[in-house]
Parts: sequence; C-alpha cells; structure tokens
Amino acid sequence: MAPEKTPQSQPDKQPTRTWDQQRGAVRLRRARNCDDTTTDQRLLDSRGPSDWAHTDPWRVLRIQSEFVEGFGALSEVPRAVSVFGSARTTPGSQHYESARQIGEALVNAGYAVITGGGPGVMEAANRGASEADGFSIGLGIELPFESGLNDWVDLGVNFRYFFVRKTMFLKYSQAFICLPGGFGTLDEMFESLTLVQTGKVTRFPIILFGSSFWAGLIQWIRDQLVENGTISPADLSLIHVTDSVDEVIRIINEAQDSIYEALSTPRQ
Ligand SMILES: C/C(=C\CNc1ncnc2c1ncn2[C@@H]1O[C@H](COP(=O)(O)O)[C@@H](O)[C@H]1O)CO
Repeated sequence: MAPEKTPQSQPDKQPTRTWDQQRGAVRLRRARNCDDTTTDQRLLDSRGPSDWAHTDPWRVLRIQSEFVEGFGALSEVPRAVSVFGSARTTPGSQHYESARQIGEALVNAGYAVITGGGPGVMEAANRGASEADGFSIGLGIELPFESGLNDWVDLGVNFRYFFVRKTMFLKYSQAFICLPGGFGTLDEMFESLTLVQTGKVTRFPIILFGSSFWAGLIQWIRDQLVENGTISPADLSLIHVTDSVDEVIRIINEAQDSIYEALSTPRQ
C-alpha cells in the first residue's frame, strides 16, 4: 500500500494555508499556496521561447502599454462622435450612404469622426468625414480575419484588446451613433447604454439611425424589459431613434449645450 502523504512524510510538498489577505484589489480567504517552485526556477526553467509573453502578469504590461499608446495618440483629438455599424455594409447601399452623410454632417457641425476603422459603415463614416475635410479617426482591432484600416482613416490606432479600444471610444467621444449592424454594433450600443444608465457617463446621447431596422429591438425592449421591470420606463429615453441626419446633429448639439450650460460657458 502506498504510504499516506502527511505533513510529516512530505513536509515540503504540503500546501500552506494562510489567513485572510488583501493584496491590492484582491481578497484572499482561506488561501492555499500550492506553488512549490522557486522564483529562480520560474525565471530560468522556461517552457518555450515566448512563454513569458503569454503569462497574465506580463499581459498586464501589454494592456497597460495599449492604454498608454491610445491615450497618447488621441489626447489632442478635438470634440468627436463615434459611428458604429456593420462591417459588412457594401458601398452604394442605403446604409453606406447614410453613414457617409452622417460623417460629412458631423464634420460640418464641428466634430471629428471616430469609427472602428474597418469596412462597411465604418469606412463610409470615415469617408464622409475625410471628404468633408474633417478629422477621420479609426480605432482598429486585431482580429483573426484581419481587414486592416480602411483608406479613409487619417489617424489610425490598432488595438489588441477590445476593452482597451472601448475605453478609447468612450473617452474621446461626445456621442455614439449606431447604424444597422450585427453583434459588434449591438455590443457597442448596449455597453454604452449600460454606462449611461449607471451614471458612469452623463449627457451622452446614443442615437440609433434607421428606424425600420431598430423598431423590432425597441419594441422588444418595451415589451420584455420594461414589462418585466428589468429596466425602468425612463431608461427608454436614453435611446434616440431617427432617420434624419439633421436630427442626429440636433440631438448631439443639444447634449453639448447642456454640458456647457452646466459649466456656465457657451459652446465653442
Ligand atoms: C467582418 C469583416 C471585417 C471586420 N473588421 C472590423 N474592423 C474593425 N472593427 C470591427 C470589425 N468588425 C467589427 N468591428 C466592430 O464592431 C462593429 C461592427 O460589428 P458588426 O458585427 O458588423 O455589427 C463596428 O462598429 C466595429 O467597432 C470583413 O467584412
């Protein structure tokens, strides 16, 4: 019979129990320390040439560097609006032309245009902005099926991490406009709605362009979310739905005015 492993027979291998510990943001209760390797072993006994780059502690530095690069590249960006929508929209289609007009109108109203830098609606909005001689920005994302930044992006920043990129959209935009899209667009829309609903960002319009495309979702939100009490009826007012480019600009300008009013300075 195999000898029983007890603290006496295997003194060095026994996991050590520690009491509650607070390590920065992390709370450890009844923690077990099972790591019986030494720091030197972990440093010198590498498993492969790129092991270090894939361990979470090092990943944190890459995440950090992505924040630093993003903040650095975008810090001088003037007032801007982000435009989201399908990567699959084709040039010449109605949604493509709407996005192009929105890009142009935003520039004429004094805003830079930020998109995901990809094809479809993103390209169209960048194109409208660039054709109107405005500031056209693309925040690209590394994807398995890389499509690269579209040709109408004047300032492009590529990100590895979705969540870092999302921070940039929010930090450097005064409003979000969502054109018809798929999961990516819905993700961007619902994340921004959550941030406005929870008060993380204020006076931040979320505009859904294309009423017939969005009607079913709005109805579902009303019938299911409001009816079941998972959102309050007032939350519906966080979403603006329109088919008018002029209305888009009016909504954004009004929100800007209310910010300047709160600060008691006129809008520039
Ligand atoms: C699918 C194709 C290329 C994808 N390239 C993208 N580049 C940049 N940003 C993207 C890309 N795809 C999605 N996004 C982001 O999500 C939104 C669109 O996603 P949807 O699922 O198409 O609605 C968009 O706003 C971007 O921020 C080749 O066709």
